[in-house]
Amino acid sequence: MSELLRVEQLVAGYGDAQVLHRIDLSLAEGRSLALLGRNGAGKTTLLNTLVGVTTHHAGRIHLGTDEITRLRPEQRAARGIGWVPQERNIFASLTVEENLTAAARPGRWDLSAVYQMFPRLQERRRNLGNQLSGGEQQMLAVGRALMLNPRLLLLDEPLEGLAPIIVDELLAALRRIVTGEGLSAIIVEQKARKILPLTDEAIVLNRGMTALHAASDSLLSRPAELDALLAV
Ligand SMILES: Nc1ncnc2c1ncn2[C@@H]1O[C@H](COP(=O)(O)OP(=O)(O)OP(=O)(O)O)[C@@H](O)[C@H]1O
Repeated sequence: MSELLRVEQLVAGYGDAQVLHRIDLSLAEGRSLALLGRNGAGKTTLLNTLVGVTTHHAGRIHLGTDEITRLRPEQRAARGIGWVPQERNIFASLTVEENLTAAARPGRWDLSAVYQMFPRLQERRRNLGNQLSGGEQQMLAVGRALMLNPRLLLLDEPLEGLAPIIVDELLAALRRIVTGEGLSAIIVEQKARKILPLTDEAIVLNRGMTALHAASDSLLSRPAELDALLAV
C-alpha cells in the first residue's frame, strides 16, 4: 500500500499559540484512522491544520508525493482533501441538490452515488439547507465532501448531537464509505467505541502530542487502557 498522508514533526496552532507539538503521522492509501482524545487535546486543530486553516509553525505535510504544507485550503481541496467540519457549513439558502453540486468534481461520487448512499437526501433534494434536521445536515455535509471526490476525507465529530437512530444510520454509511469503498479517512470522534469498529487504526492525542498510535481492534480489546486515555 502506498503512503497517502505523511505528517512530520508538525507544530501548529492559532497565531503565536502552539497547540500541536511535533506530530508525526502516516496513513496509507485506503486506510482509515480514528483521532481520539479528551476535550481540548488538539483533534480539531490537527484536522484544521491538514485543511490549512491554522497557523503553521514547523514541520511538513505531504499528500501522496505533493508537499502541501504551504498550500492554501482551496489548493489542498483541489489536491484531494475533503473536509466535513464540526459546524457542517451547509449553505442555508441553497437546496440540498445545490449544496451537493456547488463544488463537485468528476469521479466515482456523483449525485446518484450520493443519493444511493443517503436516500434521505434524495427525498429532500428540493429542500433548503435550513429546512433540514441535524442528521440530514450531517449527511449533506458528508455527501458534499464526497462530491469533491477526495483522496482523503476528514470528518470532525460527525456523530455529535445526533439522535441514536441517526447515529446508527450515519455509522452504517461511514462504514460503507471507508470499509466498502476503501476511501481513506480520518475521523475525529468523542464516541471511541462507535468509531473504532469501522477504522483500521487510531491515534490518541493528549495536550497536542501523540499519546498512542495503535490498531483500532487492539485498542477496543483494551477497554481499561482506552478509558484511562480518554477519561476527563
Ligand atoms: N480558534 C482558536 N484560537 C485559539 N485557541 C484555540 C482555538 N481553537 C482551539 N483552541 C485551543 O486549542 C486547544 C485544542 O483545541 P481543539 O479544539 O483542537 O481540541 P479538541 O481535541 O478538538 O477538543 P474538542 O473535543 O473539545 O473539540 C484548546 O486548548 C483550545 O482552547
